[in-house]
Amino acid sequence: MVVATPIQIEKIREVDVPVIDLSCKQSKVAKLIVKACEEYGFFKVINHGVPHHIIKNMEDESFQFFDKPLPEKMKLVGSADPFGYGSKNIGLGGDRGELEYLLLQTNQNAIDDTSKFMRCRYAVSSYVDGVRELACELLELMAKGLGVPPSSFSHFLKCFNSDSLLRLNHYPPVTHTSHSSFQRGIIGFGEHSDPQILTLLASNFVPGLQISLGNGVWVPVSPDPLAFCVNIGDVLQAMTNGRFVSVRHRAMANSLPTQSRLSMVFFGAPPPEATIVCPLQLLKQNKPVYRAFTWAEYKSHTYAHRLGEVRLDHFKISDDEKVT
Ligand SMILES: C=C1C[C@]23C[C@@]1(O)CC[C@H]2[C@@]12CC[C@H](O)[C@@](C)(C(=O)O1)[C@H]2[C@@H]3C(=O)O
Ligand SMILES: O=C(O)CCC(=O)C(=O)O
Ligand SMILES: [Fe+2]
Repeated sequence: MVVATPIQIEKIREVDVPVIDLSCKQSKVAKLIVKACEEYGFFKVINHGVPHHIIKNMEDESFQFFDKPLPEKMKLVGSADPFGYGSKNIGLGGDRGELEYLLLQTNQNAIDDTSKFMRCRYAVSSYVDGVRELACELLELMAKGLGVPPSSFSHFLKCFNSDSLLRLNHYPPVTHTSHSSFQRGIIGFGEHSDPQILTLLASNFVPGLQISLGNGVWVPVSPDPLAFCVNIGDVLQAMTNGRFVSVRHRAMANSLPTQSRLSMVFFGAPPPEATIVCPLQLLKQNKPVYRAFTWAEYKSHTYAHRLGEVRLDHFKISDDEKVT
């Protein structure tokens, strides 16, 4: 018997995503962040303290890199495997997008090694230092709002061998001549959740990012070069026993005729050997939803699967396994 798969109708909904002002009182901010993480798994932060010149410098260096001829980019950083330069291929499993990118590891040795493409590697290391510090501050506010020890989540990012990444995505204009005409809503970077703990994304003024509310409803996120977009990754969903949601998101292709879109994305991750478990304070009467796993295990599962996979399902404890 052939079973027809239901066609999902997509809807775009204009929703005001939470914007959190970090200059407000800490206890109030912590509550607002927890609410945003539970409702959306996503929020924007303003007055975040990362100096504007550091963000601008990273943006300028990124554009200069992407402006280089292809052979030069390849010669400088090599082809993404997964680190390095990639164009249109995302990951190693056949996913495609309307972008080119540079994926970098962020530990100091890796920065020294792979940021040869930058006139000054100082741009990368000061950007990474700034966003890592902000990510730790946000994770500590989340811990405060949840009533767990302050460093429950942030300590992973502070380890010398934290597996955090920096991804620079460049979306050149995709015009109707370069794509079949009348095709609406060309995808630039397909629907997915981020596997790590926390993602901080800065972009220029060109729109593209959308977050999912489920059931085919997508919310466009207006670009704001003064803000960071923050989203919960799979590991933080697991560490909060499913209380925070690892939001599914995507980027639409850039439809502006003359301007390029740039996103600079920091993925805060644990070290490979770290074990991912939920702090006891969050379990109380609730049974654990996910089994304990290491980041290395989660990563190898991630890389063996396609972009749009719901990876955490594989780590769920089934009802018969749950201890009563
Ligand atoms: C298709 C893939 C690309 C990806 C690894 C994966 O197998 C599935 C997850 C993808 C993703 C999404 C978020 C980040 O951009 C990324 C670097 C990550 O950690 O997981 C990418 C991976 C990638 O492009 O290498
Ligand atoms: O470029 C964007 O807006 C989204 C990119 C993204 O989701 C990613 O790099 O994981
Ligand atoms: Fe993402």
